[in-house]
Amino acid sequence: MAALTRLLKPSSSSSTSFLLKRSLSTTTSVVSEIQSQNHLNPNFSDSKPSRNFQWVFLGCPGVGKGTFASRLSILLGVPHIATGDLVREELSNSGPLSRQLSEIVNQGKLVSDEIIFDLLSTRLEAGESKGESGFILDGFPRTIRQAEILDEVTEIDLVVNLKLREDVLVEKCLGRRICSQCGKGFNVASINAKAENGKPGMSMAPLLPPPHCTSKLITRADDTEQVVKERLRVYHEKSQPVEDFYKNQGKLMEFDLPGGISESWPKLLEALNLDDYEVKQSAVA
Ligand SMILES: Nc1ncnc2c1ncn2[C@@H]1O[C@H](COP(=O)(O)OP(=O)(O)O)[C@@H](O)[C@H]1O
Repeated sequence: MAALTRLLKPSSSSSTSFLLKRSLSTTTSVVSEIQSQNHLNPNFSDSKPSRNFQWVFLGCPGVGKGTFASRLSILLGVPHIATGDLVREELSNSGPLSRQLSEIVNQGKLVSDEIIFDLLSTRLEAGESKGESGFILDGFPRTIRQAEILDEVTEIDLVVNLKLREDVLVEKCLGRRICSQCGKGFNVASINAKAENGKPGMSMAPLLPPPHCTSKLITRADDTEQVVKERLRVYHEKSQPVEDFYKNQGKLMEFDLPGGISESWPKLLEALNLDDYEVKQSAVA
């Protein structure tokens, strides 16, 4: 990976910024059309934006960023790009980088900004060559520096911050399973959290796999209680400031998940003013 070596040696924000800028070159020159694309304008689906949605999903480990971002990406026709998935893809290759990454990830720490920018740039370049435009970023930016560099190179329209009780987050992470064959994610946890200290009670049904996936389920090595707790600590320390970064820009939409997917999905669409959009999409499908 020549680009990675280049980045790791003279580690500077300008080189990472350059790399990402190149990947995002098609979108940077375009004037933002926030009002015509996001929740500020419920009729955006009738207008013709000159570029596609550029959204970010924030939230603690286990909150469901991947689930909701991937559903929205299908609805909006933009790629869902999860830096955690990019890291795991890299982990599945053998080699020194993979060994270095697995040590970091399995301790619940963050991978260096340089490695993340390199993985993300490579993914964006590959998408661009296939004609992709727009994105829903999931798990990125996770540090203020990542947010600042992203800001230098492109315009983010909307940042959705998903929120859930911390005890439920841990239970959800411990219940996560992935089918080693098809790659789909499931959750075997059946959550019934009682109301306490002003927090409302919450139930979530498990998301069970179909029979052909059942025997192929694996658990992420970083989904152990100890590592999940460390990831939560790291989130509060390094990633929570990113929420304020976007709040100050007036781009943050907070969304408290009311329950499992079936309960939360329609409410999220409503909060995004996309409920009507889903009806229109299914009518033409
Ligand atoms: N933007 C990022 N910056 C640094 N490290 C990242 C980033 N995205 C993913 N990672 C690494 O990949 C791991 C898994 O990420 P992810 O699947 O997003 O986990 P989570 O379930 O904690 O949100 C993280 O714990 C971290 O080590």
